[in-house]
Amino acid sequence: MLLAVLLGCLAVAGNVGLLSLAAYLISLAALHPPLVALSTAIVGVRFFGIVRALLRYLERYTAHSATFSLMGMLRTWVYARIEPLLPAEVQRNNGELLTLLMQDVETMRDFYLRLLAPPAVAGIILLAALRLLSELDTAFLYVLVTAFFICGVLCPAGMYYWQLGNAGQLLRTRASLNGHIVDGIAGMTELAAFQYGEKLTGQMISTGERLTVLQARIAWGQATTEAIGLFTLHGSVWCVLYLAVRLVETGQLPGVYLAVLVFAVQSGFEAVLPLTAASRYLPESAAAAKRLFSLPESAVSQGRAQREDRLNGTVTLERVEFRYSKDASPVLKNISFSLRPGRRIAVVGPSGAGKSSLIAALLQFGYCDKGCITFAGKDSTYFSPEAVRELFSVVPQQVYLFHASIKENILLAKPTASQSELEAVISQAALGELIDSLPQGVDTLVGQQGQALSGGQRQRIGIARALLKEAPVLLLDEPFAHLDTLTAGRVLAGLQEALRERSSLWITHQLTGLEMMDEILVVYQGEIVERGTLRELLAQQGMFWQMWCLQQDRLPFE
Ligand SMILES: Nc1ncnc2c1ncn2[C@@H]1O[C@H](COP(=O)(O)OP(=O)(O)OP(=O)(O)O)[C@@H](O)[C@H]1O
Repeated sequence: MLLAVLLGCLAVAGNVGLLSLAAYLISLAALHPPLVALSTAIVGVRFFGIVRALLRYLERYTAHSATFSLMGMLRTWVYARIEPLLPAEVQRNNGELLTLLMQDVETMRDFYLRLLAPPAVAGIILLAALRLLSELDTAFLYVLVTAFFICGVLCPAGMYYWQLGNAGQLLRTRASLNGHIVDGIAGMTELAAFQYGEKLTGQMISTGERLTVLQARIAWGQATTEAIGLFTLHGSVWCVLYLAVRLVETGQLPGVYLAVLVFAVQSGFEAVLPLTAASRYLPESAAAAKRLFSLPESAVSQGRAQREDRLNGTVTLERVEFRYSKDASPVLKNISFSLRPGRRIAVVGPSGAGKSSLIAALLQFGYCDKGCITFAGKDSTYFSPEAVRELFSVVPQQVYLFHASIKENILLAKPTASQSELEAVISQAALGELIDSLPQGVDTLVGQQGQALSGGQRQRIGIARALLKEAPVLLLDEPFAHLDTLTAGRVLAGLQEALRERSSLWITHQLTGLEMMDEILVVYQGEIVERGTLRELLAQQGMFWQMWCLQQDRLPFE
């Protein structure tokens, strides 16, 4: 950036040199001197003509290259900040995330390119101009300082305050429009089913109109301040001309320098005029920087560089309290249980009780302020989040499939898996029949987010993928939610075979197959309210028993 400032100053100096020498050459030529007297000026004009273009090119090249490498660093920083927070903080608003990653980072480009270097160049040129002109007459100083103050301070400040009121609104309106667009694409089925499309289109149009009004207001402010700047420039040129004529009349300045002075002053403004346009980006850049630099630092990313390759599947939670964001209230309280290799634990409880949050806590997608989670006896703070996540394989409630083939989606968990490993998990997830029925078999494309498949088929691909990962602990969130009883039975048999040596945590609403569990945890309002084997829980006749009776289609008082 420093080099860009230096080259910027040299480019402006080159411009001043070219125009001043050209003016000098024309004025001198008008006096019909011998050609030799013009030769130095002719060479000078040629020299500055070439050097000015070269310097401008080098200045642009250096400034852009410095900006793009700063942008690269900023993007990496933003991504590194967002990645460990997923999904707890960021998935709340995809549109906002899109704005953050695309628009806000792009806005910072203007900060680096237009707001860092140009004021430095303008300041240096002003000092140099004052130094030179003060030799001639102090009146020039008053004209120049006033003009530079109007063009370099008042106009940019006016533009800045005009923008200040609008920039925040502009970013928020853009973010909201992006949110509507993401909703429109991701929620296409619901839009069609509930005829909500028209309402969403209306919202998009009104947001778009608000955006246009804001942009027009910003353009008006820019045009006005730029017009004032140009008016000041030409006014000061006239003043300099007037003062220079008086110097020529009194013999203090040779006549050939009259035009030189005027052109030198005019070209010197090249450094100041862009400041007004640049200040337009200041509030927007400040708002973008505020959003970017206020990205919360992940609690799990601090001070955990350790990895351990041979972590076994023993996971212990002791009086854990978990929340999704720092300022939110805890969704899990006082949670304690231990998951040893080969052990199966089921988690049941009403909707919203905090069952899935247990998975989020284990994967460190939030903040565990109280209690501790240990892996193989060592506190979780000892490990990097990546090392912890390597320990687990997950079948989430909503399996996400990439727009690729079935095979590629399964191999995501282990790209180096052999054909026999692939076939084994396909069979354990009861996918064989489906794949055989497809003309392109495992190479069939699943469509955007797996749209070309049914919910149950997507879920079984998710199960196959999770089984392929050689992780000692498997976390299953409603693995049978989309499956019919027959298919669920086949998948359960496959899972039992695959999970002989691994530990597993099963979140489920269906209270069937619980006899194969070593322990059942009943979660209610973020706490474990009952625990034990199926037999023990039924004997307690508590909340689990009530749920059990309801699912058996019997009322508890029958
Ligand atoms: N990503 C998130 N960010 C913030 N809060 C969340 C997030 N996910 C869940 N919650 C909140 O945590 C609480 C527990 O939700 P959780 O998904 O763990 O319940 P659950 O028992 O799995 O429910 P269900 O059986 O309906 O899936 C809810 O109040 C929910 O609003």
